[in-house]
Amino acid sequence: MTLAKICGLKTPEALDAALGAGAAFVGAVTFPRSPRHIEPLHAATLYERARGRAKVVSLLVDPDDALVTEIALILKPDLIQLHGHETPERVAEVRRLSGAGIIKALPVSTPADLDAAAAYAPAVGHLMFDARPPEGSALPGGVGARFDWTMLQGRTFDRPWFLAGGLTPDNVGEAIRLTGAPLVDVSSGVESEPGVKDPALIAAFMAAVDAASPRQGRTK
Ligand SMILES: O=C(O)c1ccccc1N[C@@H]1O[C@H](COP(=O)(O)O)[C@@H](O)[C@H]1O
Repeated sequence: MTLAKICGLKTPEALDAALGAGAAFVGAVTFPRSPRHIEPLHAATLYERARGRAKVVSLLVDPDDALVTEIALILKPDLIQLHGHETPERVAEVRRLSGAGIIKALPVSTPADLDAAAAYAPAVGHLMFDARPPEGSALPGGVGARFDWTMLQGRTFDRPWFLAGGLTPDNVGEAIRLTGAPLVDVSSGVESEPGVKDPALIAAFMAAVDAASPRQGRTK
């Protein structure tokens, strides 16, 4: 069964929609250039409602030690998603500093990009394959870009991995069937405008994930 992460949740309504629809992971983006940016203290208050219902993920981009420490102390995330240029050594440092599990997002535009996973696997609990953003993009992710999912066919990795990038309620079923992704992640694909989550799109996305990946032992 494929599990889903809904990322960039910054209002009670959006977070409740994700939790109510069965998201296994919910993500707080702390990156000022993002339309989904949320400050650590605000995230800590908002995500209290997620405790025990879903894994709380803090998305950071090339964070320094001060931000990692602030996030660890204030938000106390289950996982930190590193979505920048972090090296395997830096990833290991962030894991030690925060005590959180790590999701390392890797940009993909060619099959060779998938080979980078081997260097990161020892330092992380999860990998993430996200479309490399277009040249000159203001954001390293969250722009609705997708990559050729067939690159993942037949590939295996030493860690559980998320498929991300350009997923929507309309295409996530195809993405799961094509790749066998154990985990999927969406940000812009469930929004009515940048940074504004649409509860109906969140519900539709989760329903599509569920339909494409029957639960073990479910009769229908
Ligand atoms: O969502 C953001 O604003 C964001 C900012 C900086 C780095 C990553 C970001 N989002 C992550 O990018 C992928 C793909 O997003 P999308 O579904 O294509 O919009 C996903 O993992 C988001 O969590």
